[in-house]
Amino acid sequence: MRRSIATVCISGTLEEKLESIARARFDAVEIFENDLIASRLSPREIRQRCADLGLGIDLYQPFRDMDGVDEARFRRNLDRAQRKFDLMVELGAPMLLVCSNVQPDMICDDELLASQLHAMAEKAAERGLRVAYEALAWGHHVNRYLHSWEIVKKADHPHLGLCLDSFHILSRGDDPAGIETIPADKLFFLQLADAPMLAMDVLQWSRHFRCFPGQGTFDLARFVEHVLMAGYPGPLSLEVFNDVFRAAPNRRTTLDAHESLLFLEEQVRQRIAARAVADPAAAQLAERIELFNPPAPPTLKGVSFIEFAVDAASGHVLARALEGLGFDRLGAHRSKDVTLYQQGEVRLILNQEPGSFAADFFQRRGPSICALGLATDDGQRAVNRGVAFQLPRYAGRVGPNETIIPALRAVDDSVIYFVSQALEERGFLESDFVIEAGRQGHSRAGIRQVDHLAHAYPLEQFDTGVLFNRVVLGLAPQPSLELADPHGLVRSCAMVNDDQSLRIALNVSQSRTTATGRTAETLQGGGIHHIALACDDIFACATRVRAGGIALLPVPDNYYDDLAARLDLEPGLVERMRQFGVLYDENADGAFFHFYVRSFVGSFFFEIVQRVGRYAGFGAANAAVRMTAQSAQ
Ligand SMILES: O=C(O)c1ccc(O)c(O)c1
Ligand SMILES: [Mg+2]
Repeated sequence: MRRSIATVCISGTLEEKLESIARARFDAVEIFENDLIASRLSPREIRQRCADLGLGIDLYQPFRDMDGVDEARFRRNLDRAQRKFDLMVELGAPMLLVCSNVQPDMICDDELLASQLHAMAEKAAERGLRVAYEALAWGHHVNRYLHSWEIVKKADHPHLGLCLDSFHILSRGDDPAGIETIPADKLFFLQLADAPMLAMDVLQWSRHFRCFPGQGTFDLARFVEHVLMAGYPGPLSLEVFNDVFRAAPNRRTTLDAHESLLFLEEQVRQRIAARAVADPAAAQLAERIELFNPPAPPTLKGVSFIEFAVDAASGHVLARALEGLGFDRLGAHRSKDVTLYQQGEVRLILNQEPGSFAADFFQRRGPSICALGLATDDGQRAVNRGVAFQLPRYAGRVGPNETIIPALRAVDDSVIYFVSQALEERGFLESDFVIEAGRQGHSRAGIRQVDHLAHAYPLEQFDTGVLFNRVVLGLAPQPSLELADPHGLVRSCAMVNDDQSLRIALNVSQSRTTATGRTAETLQGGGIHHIALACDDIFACATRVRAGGIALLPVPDNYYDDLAARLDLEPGLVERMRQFGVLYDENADGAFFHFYVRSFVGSFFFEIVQRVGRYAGFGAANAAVRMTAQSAQ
């Protein structure tokens, strides 16, 4: 499909925007009027610039408050429209977007609206241009797409059709299935935006919080399915108004935009294919239409290893702490200054090799997590999928006889290795490391596996992170939560795979002084800052960890008094929790026990958890108490 984007989506001057849009491989743009007015370039020069960049201009927008006005105003509007048509001819833009009138004093008469739009379309037709009418969700009289269709039908002019914008339709809760009742030759343009569910004024929601498909909660795949089934032949065009994107560097945003559109195409293709089984029209469409078809997402089977970038001093501190937590030092790398620790299925790698990727990572961020190994069915396919979405492949320096693991660069510049089952079975780590005799990674503190990870993002990278995890890792976002750090709010969105073997919480904060805000800043681009490890007996684990010389995060008595007041717990159990600083949560699915280790080095910390029953949360109810205790460390 032709892929287009409105210039309003991204930051910069019009010239900078066009440059980034072309680099991200879009086919075309919607020129937003304010971008043109503020540009040094004449409409002709803009046309030339787009042609040089290989970009089509599909739409010029918006034209406001045209319809439902008195005769005198209508004459002025028509005159204004003619000037814009002249401009569009210079610009080479074939279509003008007309938004439904938002003025409270407009005349709410469908016949009048239709006749005025007809007159406008007639003027457009004289220049070979077309007019697409869009129902804004906050339009005074016309604010639903079926109403805009009624008016366009009444106006009955071949140069007048509809612009459908997913935001205006889905924000009102309208069913997009009705789009299939509209004739294809009246569907002039399609604008796509996602958004998080927010209970707020729809205009503010639209102007500040739209995001790219896959970053919010709208069912855009279903929406586009209906539009394509209706026979819409035009481009898929993104139109996102977002405060963060307006301020962020436009290269990354534009790449995200393109990635989001490819991802949406993949989902739509699957929907049409599924529908084709019982619907011949869908089967025909599936034959005819070209939608992005990347390698399938990986089937993930949890964390294979976590790699830390350290220097000698921090490496020493971390190594002692890991031993205290019950990890075994399995051995050292054959040729590099890298050591491997294990407990249960958890493998941790400490990398202090000079001149390596990890050393570079350390220089910039201090002791931190520089790579994550994910266990998967087919690592090469996972990387090929990322590359198909234009994400950067990572090829590190590999020594003799070392295993090559397919890898991608993640949003924070760390590396994600995709470890195939086959590699895992061959003992890929054991072959790169000299395992010391008798070391088997005994579970000395009862730690079994990685339960979840949390990633701190700077504000302008959060949506990039959501998209990456969704597109590349196939993780599904859970509802966002707001957590109260003593220095500000932290928004947390957990993303999980189907069998919950990989859970990553994405954290972001407007405040620079929350732990999340500070971590995002220290790590210059964010990173994993929290590793939660699972055990089966929280008290046995806490006892052994404490005996190993590890300081546990103290939790105030008030917390336990409240816990005893709120929940029907055995007094003895509450006492034991108090003794170790174990926090507790429960719901209809089960219960959750967790304690935190005091930070010892770098920008990350460990948590130990025990899940009981089918509890699938993260103990968010305890986040404020925990973050307050951590801030006092
Ligand atoms: O917010 C607006 O005014 C506005 C303008 C043009 C659009 O296409 C739109 O969806 C919204
Ligand atoms: Mg729109």
